[in-house]
Amino acid sequence: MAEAANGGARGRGDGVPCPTNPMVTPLLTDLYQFTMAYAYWKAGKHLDRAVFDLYFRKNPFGGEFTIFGGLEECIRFIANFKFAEDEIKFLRSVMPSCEDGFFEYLSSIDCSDVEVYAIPEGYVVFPKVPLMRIEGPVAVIQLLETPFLSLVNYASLVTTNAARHRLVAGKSKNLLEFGLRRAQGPDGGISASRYSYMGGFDATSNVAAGRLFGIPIRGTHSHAFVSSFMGLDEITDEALTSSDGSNKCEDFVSVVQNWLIRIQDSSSLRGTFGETSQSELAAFTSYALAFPNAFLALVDTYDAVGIRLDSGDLAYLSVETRKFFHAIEKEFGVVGFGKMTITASNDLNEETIDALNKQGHEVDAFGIGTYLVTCYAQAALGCVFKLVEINKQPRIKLSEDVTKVSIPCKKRCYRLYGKEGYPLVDIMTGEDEPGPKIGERLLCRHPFNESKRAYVVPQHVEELLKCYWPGTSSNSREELPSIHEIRTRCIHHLDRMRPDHMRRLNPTPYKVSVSAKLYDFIHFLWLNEAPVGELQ
Ligand SMILES: Nc1ncnc2c1ncn2[C@@H]1O[C@H](COP(=O)(O)OP(=O)(O)OP(=O)(O)O)[C@@H](O)[C@H]1O
Ligand SMILES: O=P(O)(O)OC[C@H]1O[C@H](OP(=O)(O)OP(=O)(O)O)[C@H](O)[C@@H]1O
Ligand SMILES: O=C(O)c1cccnc1
Ligand SMILES: [Mg+2]
Repeated sequence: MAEAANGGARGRGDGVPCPTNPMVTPLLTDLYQFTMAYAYWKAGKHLDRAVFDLYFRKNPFGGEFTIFGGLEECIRFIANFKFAEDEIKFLRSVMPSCEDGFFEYLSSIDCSDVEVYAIPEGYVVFPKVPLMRIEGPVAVIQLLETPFLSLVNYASLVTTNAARHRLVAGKSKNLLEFGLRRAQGPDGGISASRYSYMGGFDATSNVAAGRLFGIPIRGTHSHAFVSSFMGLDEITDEALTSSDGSNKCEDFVSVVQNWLIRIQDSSSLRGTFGETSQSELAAFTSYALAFPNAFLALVDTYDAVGIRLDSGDLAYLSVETRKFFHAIEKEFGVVGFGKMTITASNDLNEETIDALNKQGHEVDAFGIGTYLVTCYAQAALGCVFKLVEINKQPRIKLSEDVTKVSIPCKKRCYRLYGKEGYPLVDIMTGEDEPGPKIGERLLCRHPFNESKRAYVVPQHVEELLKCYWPGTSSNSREELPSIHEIRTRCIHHLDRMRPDHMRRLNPTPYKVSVSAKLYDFIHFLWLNEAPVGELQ
């Protein structure tokens, strides 16, 4: 589908479609990536073989976990990476002092000699562990930095936000993403719908996203429709026909009026419907005529009594509404009426859903917009892209702030599982170190804190970085799974985490470590690179 939206592949593609958003081109980067590429080229360094890690430093939303999103779009990007002629022309105008040979070089490059290893999309991931390891000619990899970060940062943030809303709402609730009108523009809206679904939402109101990604699309009922009616006499065609045509009611308006009288006279409902607004009743009647098999009413335009609640005390109103539904079922024998869906919306977020849970409520479905899609609680994930090796020489980026010191070397990463089946720790090792073995005791060290270390005897070992783009190597390429498979994977991985890592209040940090050998090497390199001060 994305191919249809964005036909005419640029690069080789290798069967991988173009990025979903046609704005994702090699020009979607920061100018300094081009100036750096030029400087590498001028220095004759552009073909130096570089390894970069893409990782984040801190989990978002005060939590202790993150979900990785955006990988498929990165692979689509590099699979089709190629400058078009008009793009080269434009770059010449932006960088007029650069030599022609550089633009000839740019015209010639693609990502066929780039290797990408990554953690599968939808996995639970942790700070400092590379989500992606990207290797190739340094000038090319440099050009990938900004687009990769742009494709991963928001995707992972909003997937995590969605997963957090799912955790607080519970598995049995329907979660509907309603954020398109509030998102950061069309691409923000489309991405939000896609990644909210990946993080565990059930559906979106966004029709374009539903079409592009095959996400279920849902909608309820709007205020304007309710406000547009004045009275039942506006309804001219009063016949209600079931969608398969098997049942027809010639005068549905009379049926509605008769029911209203019955309910108003009901002793168990104690006059609840004494002040029914005729205009609201007309809107709902008219809506039922349009959708006889999928009726859902927004009932709070004038007075909240029913089915989508978009204002007021959602806990209280949902409980009252449920009582009313049950009373109708009981008194009039309308089987199933008590179980009618109650949807709630209006500035919902983790906190309000948590508060509703504590108060007790009868909401079946939550429609969530602003707080979900804008990631209101935290604006960015802060993924970074750091050089860890060049021409087989490990590199480290030092900082006064130890959380900003990068972990050098081309690495392998593993997740070690304990006796109870929970992941215990992620460990990074040098590329050539033997991997952890089941049943063998292994020292896991905090990368920067000497006193923090633990022995682990893994019951299961999972290598995290898998080959998604083999470059010129003969390794096989991982398949890109469907969005539904990624969503299932995400839900499964969240279920497998130890609950104390996942709780909202003061969650326990998950341990991220390095092997003893890598620890020693990091600190050797650190001392080697850090200048020694001179005291006068
Ligand atoms: N029982 C509840 N406990 C905690 N928060 C709630 C509860 N019910 C509703 N909320 C939240 O309280 C806020 C109410 O916002 P606000 O006062 O602006 O809306 P309202 O007056 O109910 O509706 P509106 O102004 O849209 O007609 C919303 O964020 C909503 O999600
Ligand atoms: O509340 P959110 O989580 O952002 O979810 C999306 C909102 O969009 C609709 O509001 P609408 O555009 O009709 O405006 P209103 O709620 O301000 O009346 C809907 O009624 C939700 O309240
Ligand atoms: O279908 C709805 O009820 C809906 C969709 C988007 C935003 N607000 C509500
Ligand atoms: Mg609202």
